[in-house]
Parts: sequence; C-alpha cells; structure tokens
Amino acid sequence: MAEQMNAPASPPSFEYELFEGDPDHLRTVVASPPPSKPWIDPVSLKLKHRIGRGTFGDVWLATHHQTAPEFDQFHEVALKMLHSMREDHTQTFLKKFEEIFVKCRRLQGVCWLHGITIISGKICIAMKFYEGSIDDRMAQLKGSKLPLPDVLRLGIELVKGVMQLHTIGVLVLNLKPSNFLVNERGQAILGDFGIPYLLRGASFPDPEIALRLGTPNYMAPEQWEPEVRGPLSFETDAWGFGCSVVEMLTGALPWSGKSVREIYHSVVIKQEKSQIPSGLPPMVENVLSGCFEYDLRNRPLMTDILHAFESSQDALRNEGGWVGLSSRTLGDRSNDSGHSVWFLAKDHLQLNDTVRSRKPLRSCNPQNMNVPSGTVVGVESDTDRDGFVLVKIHGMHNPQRVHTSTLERVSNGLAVGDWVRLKSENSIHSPVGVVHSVEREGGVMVGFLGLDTPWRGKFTDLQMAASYCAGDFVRLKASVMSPRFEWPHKIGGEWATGRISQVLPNGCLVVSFPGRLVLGDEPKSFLTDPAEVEKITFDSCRGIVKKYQHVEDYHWAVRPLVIAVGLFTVMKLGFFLGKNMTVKLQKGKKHLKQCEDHQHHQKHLRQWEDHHHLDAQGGGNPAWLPPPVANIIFREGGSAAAPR
Ligand SMILES: Nc1ncnc2c1ncn2[C@@H]1O[C@H](COP(=O)(O)OP(=O)(O)OP(=O)(O)O)[C@@H](O)[C@H]1O
Repeated sequence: MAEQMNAPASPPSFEYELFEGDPDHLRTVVASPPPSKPWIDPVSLKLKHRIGRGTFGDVWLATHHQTAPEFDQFHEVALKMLHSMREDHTQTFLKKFEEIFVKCRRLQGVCWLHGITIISGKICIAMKFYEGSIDDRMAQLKGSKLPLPDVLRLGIELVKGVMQLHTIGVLVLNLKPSNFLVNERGQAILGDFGIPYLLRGASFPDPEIALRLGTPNYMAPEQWEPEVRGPLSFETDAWGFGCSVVEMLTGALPWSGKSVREIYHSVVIKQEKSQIPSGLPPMVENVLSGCFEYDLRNRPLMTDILHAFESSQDALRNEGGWVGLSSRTLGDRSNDSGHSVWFLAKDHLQLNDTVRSRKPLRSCNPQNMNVPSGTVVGVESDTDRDGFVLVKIHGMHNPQRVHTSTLERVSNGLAVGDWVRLKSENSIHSPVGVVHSVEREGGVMVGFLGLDTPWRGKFTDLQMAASYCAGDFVRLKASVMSPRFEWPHKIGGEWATGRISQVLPNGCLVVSFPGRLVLGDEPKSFLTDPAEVEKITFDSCRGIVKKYQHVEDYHWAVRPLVIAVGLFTVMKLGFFLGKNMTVKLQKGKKHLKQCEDHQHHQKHLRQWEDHHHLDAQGGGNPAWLPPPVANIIFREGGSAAAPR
C-alpha cells in the first residue's frame, strides 16, 4: 500500500475539464466489494465542475470509474482537492488517511469515503456526493434559520456522527452548517471527517492556514494556536458545535462582519462568547452556554450535549411544544470553585477510590481540606452523577457523607488538575504540564505547552511539580537565556517580575506586569512556559531592597509614589531646616548686634566711668546705668535675652 500511496500521480489538466459521459446514465454492472485500501487511480476520476471553495481547498463534482473483470461501475463523487503542500507532509497525510479510511467507512454519521488520490500534486479525497448541506437548506428559509425541533433532530444526528469520529480518535475541528450534509433520507451527515486534524503539522504556502486549523468563525480559543493554548481535545468540537447550533437557530453567522484578526481578538484575547438566543429549553441553553466556556475542561462532552438535546426533544414531543421542560436545570448545579457541571460530570467516583477535597480550578488554596485523604466506602446512588458518597477518612471512626463535587479522585498519586513534570525531558515541549485525566489503571493524559494534543503515558513517567495559580508573582529563572516567549526586562536589564493572570489548560501562563506602565500598543500580557519561571513572594525576597523591589511589582505607581513621597519629605525637611536656620540666623544676628551694642556701651560706660570717676560698687545699680544698657539683662555666660 505504501508504494501505491507514494506513487506519483499523472497530473491531468482538470481545471475546466468536463465529464464526457452522460452523468444520468451512471451504471453499476456488477456490485464491487468495498475496497479496503483508499488509493484511487487518478485516471479513473473525471472532474465535472467545482461545487465550492473552502479553507483547505476546493470541492469538485466528479465521476469515479471503477472497472475490473467482474465489475464496471461509475460513481458520482464529491472530490475535495486540498491546497498543495510539501511532499513529506503530503505523504504524512496519506498515511494518516490510510489509517482511518476503513474505520471511517464504518461510521454511519460520517460522509462515505471513496478513497484518495493525487492530481497535479494536490491531495484529492473522493467522497460520496450528497444532495446538499444544512447551510443550503437554511439559505432557502425565511431568516435563514431552522425551527427548534429541526435543530434538535439534526443536532442529535450530528452529535452522534461527531461521537463516532471521536471513538476512532479523530477530532472534526471544522463543524459548521456547510459541512453538515444531508443524505437521501434527510438525515444530517458529517461532511468533514477531520481534515484539519489530519493536516496538523503540515505547512502550506499560506502560513495562516497552518496557524489556524479550522474556519475562524467556528474556532475554539485553543484552536487558534493549539501548541500554545491547547491541547486540542474532544471538547474543542463542542465549541464548533455550539457555534453551528446557534447559527442554525438564529440564521446569523457567528462573529459576522468581523475580520479574522478581529475574531481572534474577540475569542482568544477578550474571551468573548457567542450570544445564545433566549427562550430555548433550559437544558439546551445550559449545554450551549457550556460549549462556550473558555477553558476547554469546563465544556461539555458530546454525550452531555446528546443527553440535553434528546431530553429536550422528548419533552417537546410529550408536551406538544416548548412550555418549560424541567424545574431542575443543569445550570443550577454549578460549583463555586470554578468547575462547571460539565467538568464535574467527567469523572464518577467508585467504591474504593482514593479521594481528597477538590482544589479550586483557579486558585492554589484549597477551599477546605475536610478530606485530606480518604477512601470511598459507599456510593449513594450510582445513577445520580450529582450525589453523595461515604468517605472513610483516616483517623476518623465513622465514614463521612460528602458531596461528590467537593471531592477529587486520586489514582496512583495523581488527580486531574495536578501539576506534573516529565521525568525524561525533551526539546519539543515543556516538561511541566497539567493533568487532564488519570485512569485507575495508571494511564494519564497531560496538557503540555508545545504539544497540540494531550500527551498520553503512564503515571510512572511523571513526578509532581510546583503548581501555579492566577495571582502568583513569577519571574524568569536566571538560568534562562532565551525564553520560549518574549519576556520584558527591568530598566537595569534583569528580568521583570509579573503576575499570573490566567493559567491555560496546558499549563502555559498568561502573565501581566502591573509593575510596568503600559503605553499605547505595547503588549499588556505575556505568555510563559511554567518550566522557565520561579515564584516570587515577599518572604522569598532577601533583604530590604529586594523586598521593596517586589512591592514595586504590584503596581507601576508604587515607584513614582515613593519618589513623590520622598521628594515631599525632603522638601518638608528642607523647609523645616530652612525655617530653623532663619530663626537661628536672626537670633544670631540679633545677638551679634547686641554684642556689638554691648561692646559699644561698654566702651561708653568705661568713658563715662572714667569721666565721672565711678567706683565699682555703683556699677551694679541699674539706676546708675546709662539708658540703653538698662534694657539688657546679662546672663551667665554672656548670652543676651530680651527682658520679660
Ligand atoms: N460530499 C459532498 N457532497 C455534496 N456537497 C459537498 C460535499 N462536500 C462538500 N460539499 C459542499 O461543497 C461546498 C464546499 O465545501 P468545502 O468543505 O470545501 O467548503 P467549506 O465547507 O466552506 O470549507 P472547508 O474547507 O473549511 O470545509 C460546500 O457548500 C459543501 O456543502
């Protein structure tokens, strides 16, 4: 097969080539066995006309002529011709396609694949030709929107298709009404079997395509830069599904009128969500709102969506119209630790599970540690996901009845959300990541920065790592010379200290720098690899200077404020000293003057005494003193003071 797949195809000139036979007389002489190999001889394909142009290539209507001694048949096919890519990437795609080809053919909800070929150096995937898409159908309706019962029915069919694709390990990543085809029985079929997923890692002449694997209007935040904001997960398809359902209900394209850059800014940076129409059955509304959770771990799985749609469809049928389905909505069950009901629904406690109090999603401090470690000895109701369990806590005699939402399962020493470090590091991705799932048998899934999908391995490959939370201060380690992402410096040249504003599901840290004044277009936040930073706390700063420098990291205004206060203090001190000096100077001058006067009067006195021959006794009587001297009292030591 490898040789067949690698065989260079003869490139026919196809751009305007029309099918020469009569398409109305497509015939099957003898039924052929379904081929287990996907390769199609390009000569057997005749292109008729182009149906449409998509992000990853064009779709053509073509005929596929198969002939052998036992059979001879024509099929009308839709031929998806991908943009040209590098030869090695073409081969990788062919290999991936070969792996999923037979599996895909068993999936009822996914378009039927005829095979694959290469024409003019471009990969061409031949699929069954369907009569139209949900998008086409919407275009024919008033307001381009579908009624709720239709949306529920089509939604259920599509979710089943997505789930089928997920079971073979493929994500769709391109859910949108134009990719929802309708078969001859009016059922919705997935028209894309995960082409963007198979294209991961391929490079295109247009770098934009490689950067974003999907159609911008329907893309989840992590889909824009999966290696940075990932990992791509089953929940990534929940976002695209949510966008598609909202469009089917409202007739409005998500982020309509916005450029690709603007959509990126809205979805990824500003973390905006699609608006969900009001008046929907609460379960549908809740599950749709869950689809738009920024953190993919908080989104529902396809099973949750299916459950919500089927329940709402049943209720709609039974009640003859939407009048309110249930007094108990899923939204009421949210958890104030930051975990959505969908997050909590992903794991179910069983007897003998080791558990501990659940850590909040966005904080390092446990809300309570009522259960530092315990064992589940009783499950109140197996069917109720939202129930209580009996937990035997070490050191306590009687088992405690604890709500499952406050507990997390610890298997092989690890729980979902734990920070871990790979024992054997590699240069491809960060060695530090966040646990996404832990199997009781030892299998672990971890989100690592640098990987676009979750890492899968054994718990023995991992060790615990320091955790990071929003609010923590961090700085690049001194040993990091060339960080993975740009990181600002301080004026003196050393790495600046920033504050974590968000922790992405793969452990990538979004860091802002409140200690830096951001002007104009300068970036407000930076991304960083958790393995490249260290935590900075007031206690860890040694010496008063370092401690003060850390205070400056809290807000850019600290330094100018300190400078202003310092200047003010200096001025005040200067003023005070100045005033004191002036008083003293004046006093000194006065004193000098008095001394001078005194000397002057002494001189006069001596002259007067000489003149009047006064004896020394008479000199002590002020009455005998000349008038200016009478106003001055002489103190000990010769200092002068004004009379009282
Ligand atoms: N198997 C098929 N049978 C009939 N029509 C198809 C088939 N596959 C695709 N189409 C139609 O061809 C048109 C172009 O499809 P294509 O998938 O290339 O574009 P797109 O959905 O806009 O973009 P993307 O490349 O992102 O999937 C769409 O209108 C789609 O409904």
